[in-house]
Amino acid sequence: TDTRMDQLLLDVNLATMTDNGRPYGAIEHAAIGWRDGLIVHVGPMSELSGDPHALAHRVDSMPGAWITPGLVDCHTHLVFGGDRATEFEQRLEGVSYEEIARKGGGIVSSVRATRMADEDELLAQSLPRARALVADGVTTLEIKSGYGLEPDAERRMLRVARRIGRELGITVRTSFLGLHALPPEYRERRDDYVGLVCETMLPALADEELVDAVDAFCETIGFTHAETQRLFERARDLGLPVKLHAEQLSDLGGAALVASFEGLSADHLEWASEDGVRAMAAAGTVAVMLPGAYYALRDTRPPPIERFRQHGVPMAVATDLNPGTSPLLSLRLAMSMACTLFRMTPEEALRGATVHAARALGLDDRGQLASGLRADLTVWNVGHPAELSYWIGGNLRRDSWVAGERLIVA
Ligand SMILES: O=C(O)CC[C@@H]1NC(=O)NC1=O
Ligand SMILES: [Fe+3]
Repeated sequence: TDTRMDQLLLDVNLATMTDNGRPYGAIEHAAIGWRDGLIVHVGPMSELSGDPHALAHRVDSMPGAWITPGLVDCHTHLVFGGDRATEFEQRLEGVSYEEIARKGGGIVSSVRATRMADEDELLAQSLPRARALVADGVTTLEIKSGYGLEPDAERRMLRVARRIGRELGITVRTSFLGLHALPPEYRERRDDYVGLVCETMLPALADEELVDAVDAFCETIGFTHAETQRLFERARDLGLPVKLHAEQLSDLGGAALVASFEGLSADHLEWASEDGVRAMAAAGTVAVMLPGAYYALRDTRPPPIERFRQHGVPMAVATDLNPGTSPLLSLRLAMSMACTLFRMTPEEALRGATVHAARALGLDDRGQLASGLRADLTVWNVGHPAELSYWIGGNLRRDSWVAGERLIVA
């Protein structure tokens, strides 16, 4: 039987992001090969035995290229109608984000634009945003609902998310975010809306296999601890994992709440308490850092990075790509902000956009370059992995592979 690899790359530098005792899990002057979409060989060139052409159908040498696991953007709201550029102007004229939300702007104005768009229009408006992330090294991304806020529009959003994955040949994981904002028609009936989300929308969309995880916006201008708990209990009944926008603007105990459900992640966390961090550590809940929102809101209170380190809470980094607080079209720019604004190290930022981001999506088959894992990898024109956080903007990506197939990035 033919046991040859499908592809072997020679003379490359690997940031494996495994714990091999070296920064970035680096192996320089290395070889990496895969078969049937899974990595089967990772190691120094010196360990390669025999003629490479006898080992693999296709052999390429890329002297000096650095290769990382394909980047994972574990928190985006990139499906939506319209945009909020005018609010950007208002905020620059001194109106606060919370004030805009209370005046029916913010998330709700994106809701109106999303409800008016049909599925093909939503796809056409959202694809360029997903392409921008892929052009900067992403091979797996998460997309939330939450701008429909009624059954058909939420369904349309999640169907568009699935279509983006198929259209671009990348992995898309969906999160149902029905508890993102109170829609105008339920302004006086919030309990009825929470009931609609928990008893009608979630079960129906889960039944249509459109939901990989359940999220909520637990915040003063979002939903309460009790409303979030009710949703999470429904998600648990349906066997769906949970994650949470927690402690972005205040401490409502969201981190401890999502940890109590062994949640995949707590996201934002600028106001996370030590108790919340301790609960996350005990539950293995990932802390997702979203510096794009912190930057766009001109926030001044960074998340407690040192506490996450002390308690061994894994930190991920994501774009939070959304039209209001983080219109950020590059995961590498989020990594740069995570270093410069939150003081994460470049290695922590890269780990946060690979293996820890994969864990925040409940995916353990990717995020590192190791035998048996998916052959999802990005090839970069850099001389050191720290450059991925160092350069502010720019086009550093040279090549992408998804499950062993070279990605054509339009
Ligand atoms: O303003 C928007 O459209 C989304 C804001 C975004 N959503 C959320 O739950 N937190 C945020 O910062
Ligand atoms: Fe978000």
